[in-house]
Amino acid sequence: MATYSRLPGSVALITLQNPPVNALSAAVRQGIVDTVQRALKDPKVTSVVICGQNGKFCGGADIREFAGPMLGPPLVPMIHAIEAVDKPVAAAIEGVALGGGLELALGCHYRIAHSKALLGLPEVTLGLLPGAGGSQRLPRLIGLTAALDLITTGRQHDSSFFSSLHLLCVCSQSISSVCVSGQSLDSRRLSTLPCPCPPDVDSLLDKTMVKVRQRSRGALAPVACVQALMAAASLPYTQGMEKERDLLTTLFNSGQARALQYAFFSQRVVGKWSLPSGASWDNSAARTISKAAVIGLGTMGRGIVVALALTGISVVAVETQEKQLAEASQVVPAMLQREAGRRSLATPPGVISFSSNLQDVCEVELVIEAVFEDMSLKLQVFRHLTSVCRPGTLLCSNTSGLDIDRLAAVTQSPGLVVGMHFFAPAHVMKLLEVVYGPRSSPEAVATAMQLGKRMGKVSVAVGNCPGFVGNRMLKPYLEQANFLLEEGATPQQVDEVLEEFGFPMGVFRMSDLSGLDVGWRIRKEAGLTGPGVESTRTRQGRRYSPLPDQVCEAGRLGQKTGRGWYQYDGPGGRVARSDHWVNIFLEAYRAEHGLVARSIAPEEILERCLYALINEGFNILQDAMAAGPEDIDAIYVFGYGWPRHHGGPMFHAGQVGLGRILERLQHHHHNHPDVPHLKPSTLLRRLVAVGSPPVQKWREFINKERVHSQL
Ligand SMILES: CCC/C=C/C(=O)SCCNC(=O)CCNC(=O)[C@H](O)C(C)(C)COP(=O)([O-])OP(=O)([O-])OC[C@H]1O[C@@H](n2cnc3c(N)ncnc32)[C@H](O)[C@@H]1OP(=O)([O-])[O-]
Repeated sequence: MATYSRLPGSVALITLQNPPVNALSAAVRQGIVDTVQRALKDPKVTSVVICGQNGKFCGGADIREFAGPMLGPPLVPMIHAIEAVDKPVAAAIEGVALGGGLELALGCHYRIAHSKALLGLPEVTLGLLPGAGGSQRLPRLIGLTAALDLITTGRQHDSSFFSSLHLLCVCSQSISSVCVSGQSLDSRRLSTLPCPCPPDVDSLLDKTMVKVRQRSRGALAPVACVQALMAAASLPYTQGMEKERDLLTTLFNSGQARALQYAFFSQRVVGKWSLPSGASWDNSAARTISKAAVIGLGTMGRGIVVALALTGISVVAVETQEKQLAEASQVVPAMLQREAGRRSLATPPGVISFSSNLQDVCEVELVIEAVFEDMSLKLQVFRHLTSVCRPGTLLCSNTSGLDIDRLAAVTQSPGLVVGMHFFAPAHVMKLLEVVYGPRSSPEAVATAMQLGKRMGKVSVAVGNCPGFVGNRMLKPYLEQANFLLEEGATPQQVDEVLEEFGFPMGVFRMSDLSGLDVGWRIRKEAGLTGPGVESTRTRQGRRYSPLPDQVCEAGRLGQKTGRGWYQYDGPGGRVARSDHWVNIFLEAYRAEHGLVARSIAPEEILERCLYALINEGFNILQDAMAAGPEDIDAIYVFGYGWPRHHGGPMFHAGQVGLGRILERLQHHHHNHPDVPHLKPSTLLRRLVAVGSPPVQKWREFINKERVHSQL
């Protein structure tokens, strides 16, 4: 709702009230319409100020309402009516003015903001465009070039940035005094102004269109944003608004908008974690960490040190190999400085001290082990840590899939052991899997989750199983990609299909980037390959493709060696080019194994890679290794490049239709009975049997099924 009060004198104050961010719900819109009317009717009122309760102007349209029928006064005419009134109206912005909130402010005649306020039009990130007049008013105020950048990226800035663009009349530490009466409003109505455009406007629009298409890979909203701004540049306001409305309607009805809005909420749902034990975010206290240590300064360890230091935590960085230590003590401070500069940090970075002595971690509150991915080495480190650290120190491992419980078992306080699985580069990537073992205490999980949040990560609590959630699902995906090569596809064909779907990189390009030896080593440890293992296509009772092992055996480890599934300009090269060697190699491999290459349709490539991955997601939910589909989807969006406009693998399954996913998995499993990952999961079957409820209902369904032992 919105409240009305008269300040001493002649100013009416309208306050938006809808905690926590004063989103423009139907009740708030109705409140604004009513209170503006009241101010207009009151002869003693000469000017109006709109502000938001609790130091937040407005977080935009109420995203929760998008799923239902439109109720209450619509936003566009409401804002238009405010702009048209003949008493001056000012928006007094504290906290945030985002999306519809900023569009409301653009309909006011004056905008003043607190210097710390954050403003922007992030609709594009929700699959929409600023469809409450924002796409037409903003460029008229700040010019087409700046508006294109803001609207197509959804970037948010503080008020000093917007002051420099003349969006704000005043930007100060205090917004208590607003004096706006007595001036002509003609030039303050943005809809009446021309849109300032650069001389090469067509070329600007064309270049921006090319850029957003490249950047957004199949996402509709950025393209629609450019189209709306083209209209602002070339059409009168009323026609521009018609274009804005048509584009918005198309976006609203697209699956992409639903997927992006789901992704917005899933990012928040995962913060409200819960464990099968009943411990959860609201009943478990976290410790605040100010001193931490990182053991092992390879690529991951260095990134973790920087991520911790960026939050103001003092870090002891330990590496026992002198050469590696010397290199890290040069590289890490430079990384920190660069990243701190890029983020214009408010908190000064924490102090980093380098050491080759594990003993030096004795004073810290939390340790993150990031040594080589080898269980015996990690066990040795944990045994050592538990003897040198103060009692009560949290011991975390950055393992990407090893058993947390085995690590916990060699310590004096298994309850204080959790996994903190970062993604490379650890100071940049948003995802953190917080892995709880059967003995991890709620306090340890809460602390790791909160620490992740402080580092700006999306932290997701996951259970302790091989590969945890992300890598466990990646396995069947990679496996299918290899099988497709055996059957006749090329790495480029598979990658193109996945990139067309929206992944920034197909599976083979991604493997070349990460290094093919990582998986090779894991397969060797699992006894799947290596000396003494017979070179057959069935291993440990299931179909196995030795293709990636053979590529590694040929010395092709990916980008770092300049050759992998593709060829590069040299070791460390970035541009992947197809390699004739790979085609010859694949032909020889097929001939050796009596395989006849067939032409494989893009649909089959997509289905087999994605549905195998999704199927494993259902198994993970069934095994209670993730609390809900949102957790899996957040992991894939923030850690594995899953296109956000497809919501995440589990959301995508719902959009495709669970019945269809089941039917296709059955079909592919029938054709490949020796591939257990294609066997539809029990949970998927159960969901289809009860009529394929929407993804938001799965959590409840799974819990009920578990109670009745159906899973
Ligand atoms: C019609 C076409 C034109 C207009 C389109 C638009 O305006 S589109 C909109 C354009 N606007 C945007 O895209 C802005 C989206 N919002 C944000 O970016 C951030 O929430 C923030 C920066 C406003 C506050 O960050 P923070 O870290 O302080 O807090 P937090 O993020 O944890 O959120 C707290 C709670 O508020 C909830 N909630 C938040 N916003 C909305 C909303 N608009 N609606 C509903 N709910 C919303 C959020 O779900 C959470 O709920 P929970 O989990 O407690 O039940």
